[in-house]
Parts: sequence; structure tokens; C-alpha cells
Amino acid sequence: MTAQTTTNGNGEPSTKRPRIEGDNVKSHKMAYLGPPGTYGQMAAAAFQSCYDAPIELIPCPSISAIWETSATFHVLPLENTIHGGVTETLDCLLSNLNFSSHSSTSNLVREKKHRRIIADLALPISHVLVVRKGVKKEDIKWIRSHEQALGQSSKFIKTHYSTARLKTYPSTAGAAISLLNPTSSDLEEGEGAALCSKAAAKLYEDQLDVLYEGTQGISNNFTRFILLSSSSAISPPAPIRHVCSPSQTAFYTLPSAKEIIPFFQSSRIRNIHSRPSPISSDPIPQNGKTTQDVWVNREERFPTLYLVEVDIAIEGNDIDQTQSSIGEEKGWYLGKAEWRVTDEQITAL
Ligand SMILES: O=C(O)C(=O)C[C@]1(C(=O)O)C=C[C@@H](O)C=C1
Repeated sequence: MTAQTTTNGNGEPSTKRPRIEGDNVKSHKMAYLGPPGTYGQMAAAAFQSCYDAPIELIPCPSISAIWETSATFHVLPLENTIHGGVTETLDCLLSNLNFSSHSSTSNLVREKKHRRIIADLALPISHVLVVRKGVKKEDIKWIRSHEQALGQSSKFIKTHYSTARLKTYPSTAGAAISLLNPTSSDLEEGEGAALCSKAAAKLYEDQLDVLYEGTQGISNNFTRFILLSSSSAISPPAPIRHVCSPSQTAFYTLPSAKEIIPFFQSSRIRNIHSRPSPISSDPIPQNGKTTQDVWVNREERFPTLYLVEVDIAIEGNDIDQTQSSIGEEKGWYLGKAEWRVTDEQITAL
């Protein structure tokens, strides 16, 4: 997107938001994890159903590709009941901390910094094990899926396919489709299976057989998806069919563990996700020491970034304001889940 300089009637710079390429496009874009049949697509459809404004769903080949895409909205899986935080999403959100603040940064970098979490939903997740038509249970030598689906089904896999090779794929539906176009190494390894949604299996029912349903083992398995809105681009429309979250939470990305407690002293921390910080090329200061073992702090050798979620719906409390302004200033604030798609809305889709 390219911002253009605008001027008012007096030739002075306009105070209005500059015109951005795409302003004339009628529909807003919502990027999600494709191809058709992913859980990400279901989440995107649920968020989309809350708006009256035209919103075009844009399938992306991976979670990182969603993050790299310039769109008004981004739909990302955040955490799962069984397998916990979605690492690729956490790495994307935390990468906001590493962006350079120099003015030479690209529009996309600036846009990523201005993305804010605005809503969430909990999608019920139930996987099926699919094979190419005619393949027998006992012939399966490998199982392919998104890392999350493999993790959520680990008990099932251990019980039924303890020797199967596990192959990760950027999405569950993509893994199912890959069975229809096996690579030469797939063929060398023998017959394979994929874990995907029932919806994906249905899309290819003439080519795929479902061997098991519910490989995650429990019925109350959910993945929480978040919706981000790019406030720096086209002004996002407002949702019209939604419920304000009864338990509103704000998200912050923090560069070290020591920031957590002082920053959130009087608020209720709901969740802390941590991920290794990308390796820096800067040499670690040795402070003149020459011995082999110079590390004192854990963070020296295990640099870690944190995504912290805190309660903001505490009555008579202005923590939100204070934290938000410090967070904004330091580039830590990532927005708040102010509204939610209800379970009833999701079921009705
Ligand atoms: O692969 C998909 O279908 C996705 O939408 C991704 C994803 C995830 O990243 O957690 C979403 C929900 C399920 O937990 C499994 C996979």
C-alpha cells in the first residue's frame, strides 16, 4: 500500500488520513489460513458474519503468510485446549517487538506495528483421520497434518500408530489435499493418512475415506482464534452482530520476564505465553571475563519474549489507560479482545 501526501484547500498538509491505495476498493480483506476446509476458514467466516460491510476472505498458505499479508483484518489461531499456544502465531505477534522504529521501514512493517487484536472466538475442534480411497488402516506408515492437530491427537497416534512417521504441514486441509498428490518420498514411505476437519474430508469425499472421527479424544476441545484489525490502513468497519466480551482482556508483548510483574502489578494476569527470542547477531557482552562459563542470567543464553494477557474488566479501575499508554509508548500494546463471536453464532453457521 502506498500512502499519498494530501493537502487541504490552503495547500497545507491535510489533517485527514492520507489516501491509501485500495481506498476505492469496496470490500475489506480478511486474511486467514487456507485452503478451504481449514478451521481458520470457519473462524474467518464466523468473524465475517458479524459485519454488514462487504468483507472478502483471503486464504493464505501458512500462518506466517497471513501475518505477511496486507489486509484490513487478520484471523489467527492463538491457543488450544489440549496442545496450548500456537507457536507460529505467537512468533508472528512477538515479531512486532523486533521491528525497527526507523522511519525507513516499509509500509507493511508500519502496518504490522499498528495491528490490534479486537475480538476472539472459541471454535470447537474435532479431527478426522483420512486416507486416499481404498487405503487400509493397517497400511498407514505416516500421518501428516498441522503441528497442532498432530499434537492434539498424540494419544490417538500413540495408541493406534505408534510407529507412524509424523509429518507437519502448514494446515490440516492442505495435509488432506496432499494425499491426493503424493510426492515421490511419500510414495517411497508407503501409504499415508492426514488429520483434518470433517468439512475438509467432505470437500474431497469422492477421493478420501474417513477412517476415524474425533482423534483428539475429548469432545470439549477448542481453538481460540483472534481477529486483528489494521488501524493504519483503510478505516475498518464496525461489527454489528457481536457480543461485548464479558471478560475483556488486553494483550501485551514484553521483551523480558522482569517486565512482567511491575507492569501488571494491580491487574489480573490471565495467561502468559513465552517463545524464544530470535537469535541476535550481536555478541553477548563478556564483561572482560575469559572463562568458558560467563553466563549469570538465564536470559543471557535463553532470551525469551512474552505475550501476556490481562483482565481489563475490573470495575472502577483505570489500569487499562495507564498500561495502554505505557504499552503504546514502548510498542508493547497489542490491543484488546473487546467483542466475541458467541458459541450460538458459531453453531448457526
Ligand atoms: O490447519 C488448520 O485447519 C488451522 O486452521 C490451523 C489450526 C491451528 O493452528 O491450531 C487451527 C485449529 C486446529 O487447532 C488445528 C490447526
